[in-house]
Amino acid sequence: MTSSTLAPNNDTIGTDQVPTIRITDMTFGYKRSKPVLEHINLDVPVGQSLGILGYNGVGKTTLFGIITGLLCPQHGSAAINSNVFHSMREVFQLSDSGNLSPTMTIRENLKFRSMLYAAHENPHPLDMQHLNELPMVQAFELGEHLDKKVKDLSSGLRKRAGIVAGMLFSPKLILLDEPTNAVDPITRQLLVDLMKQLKAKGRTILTITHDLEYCWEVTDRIIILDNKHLVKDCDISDFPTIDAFKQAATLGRERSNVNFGISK
Ligand SMILES: Nc1ncnc2c1ncn2[C@@H]1O[C@H](COP(=O)(O)OP(=O)(O)OP(=O)(O)O)[C@@H](O)[C@H]1O
Repeated sequence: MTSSTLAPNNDTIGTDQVPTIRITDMTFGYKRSKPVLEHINLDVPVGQSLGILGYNGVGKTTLFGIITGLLCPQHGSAAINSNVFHSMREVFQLSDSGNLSPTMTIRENLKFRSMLYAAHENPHPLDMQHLNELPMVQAFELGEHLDKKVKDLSSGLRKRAGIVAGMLFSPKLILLDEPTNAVDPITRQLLVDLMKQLKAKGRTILTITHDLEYCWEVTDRIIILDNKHLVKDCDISDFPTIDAFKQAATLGRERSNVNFGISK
């Protein structure tokens, strides 16, 4: 975790605006000579739901890598506030793979995680005998799949399992990379409802997404990355309608009536 301690800067940030994440003048490239992101500045306050938008390949997943400390900025800094989140166990990141071991069953994955989250005062964070009865397992209808290997699950089920596995341990900072990708409409709605409830409970949620309806429903604020830079940073409440939001979110680059060269 790139968790250098962040002292809240009370000149600019009120006590209810403690940053959970602070990125300052950050530049990163996989090759030193070819930056993917340049001079990014971003503060995410406690309890905010932030949408991260931008075209394919612009560097959204890279930004998550920087935030979690997997990737190291070439210039500037990025840190999770260790005054707010005391351990990486309070952080949950959902990637496309669902963050589960593919060769283990869902049940084995949950058991393994439970061991990781065991603490002296709570040696058995999960009741492994009654997994079926857990509200999260029931809500995402995972009961009948618990003994299937993750590698044998469909991508949507894998995502459901990844969400449940992460959420069972009550993370405070939630990083989601395209959570509504490859899920059916019912699961999508479940996910939206879950995020709304977590937001209401004060969790900080960062979502990389191309799903503008999800943003409209779940996020308080969006940033847009474009051509290496953070080009837009606005509150969802700035937009009177979802159509106005969509227009802004696509940077006015809708493509309609395109000639694909299809012959009769
Ligand atoms: N491990 C890597 N090594 C080298 N280049 C990489 C690596 N990972 C990503 N890139 C490149 O960095 C750029 C940003 O990739 P990234 O995955 O962060 O984009 P993204 O905005 O998340 O894209 P998408 O919306 O398609 O998921 C792309 O040009 C990509 O090819």
